[in-house]
Amino acid sequence: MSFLCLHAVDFGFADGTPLLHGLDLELARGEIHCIVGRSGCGKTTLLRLAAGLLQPQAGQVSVGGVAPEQARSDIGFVFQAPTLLEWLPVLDNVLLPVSLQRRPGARDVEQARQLLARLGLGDYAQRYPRQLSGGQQSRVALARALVLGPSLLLLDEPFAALDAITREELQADLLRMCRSEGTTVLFVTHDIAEAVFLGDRVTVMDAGRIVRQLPVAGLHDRASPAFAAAWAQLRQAMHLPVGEAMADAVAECAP
Ligand SMILES: Nc1ncnc2c1ncn2[C@@H]1O[C@H](COP(=O)(O)OP(=O)(O)OP(=O)(O)O)[C@@H](O)[C@H]1O
Repeated sequence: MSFLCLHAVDFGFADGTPLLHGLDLELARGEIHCIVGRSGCGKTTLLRLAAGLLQPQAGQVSVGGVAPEQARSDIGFVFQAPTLLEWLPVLDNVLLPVSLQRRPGARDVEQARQLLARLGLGDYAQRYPRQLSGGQQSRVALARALVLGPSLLLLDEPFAALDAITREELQADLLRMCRSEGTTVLFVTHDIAEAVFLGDRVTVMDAGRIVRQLPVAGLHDRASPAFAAAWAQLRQAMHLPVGEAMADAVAECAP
């Protein structure tokens, strides 16, 4: 059975303009699923529906068989900007989701420290956000989203503001941590290579609809022909140029 399920979802904002139309999306438990699409096509809105922050006008959304509002404590969210609280040290920022529910105990602190250590920030627990680089702040935001051990992690272009090297490091960190915990991930990005690297499947959206889904599991070698072919197929689905030689190669291999 699917873990995250959006079935026949219609959604439009209060101004009346319809945005999502009959959208169906299913993620198996433990699947890492990436969404790509042009600016304004509805990716963030889809994430907010999956989180229960917006309600569909028609259709159903469920997380582990219940409405997302009922699963809220089992859902982690990472936004494009790290949104850390400047006046709290790193450790307290990571513990924030716990503090909003109850007073953090020794086990919570240990869990937060372990997450920071796994993300290479073991020595930064008592620093303040302004004393960290952009990449380090993004790692803190990721640790914060993982501190309650969520079953579902929703990420909205979390690494978009980072340089290419830091972004690749964080992609590898995310993949390792979510695989080891069996976390189900819905990841929105503009970066097609990021989607191919991270995803088991990639969905392409256009104007509120799903126009293509591509299985990309196991494509982690960015220099491999299979990676390039998946990248090119996704670019084509987004009506972006891929170069003649690549277009010919894709036409030969594509089902
Ligand atoms: N609160 C709102 N009220 C009205 N319209 C909105 C609201 N939020 C978003 N929209 C509109 O809905 C459309 C989809 O927005 P959404 O943020 O889901 O797009 P997106 O695909 O995530 O874009 P981007 O890649 O630029 O982040 C856009 O046209 C946007 O202007």
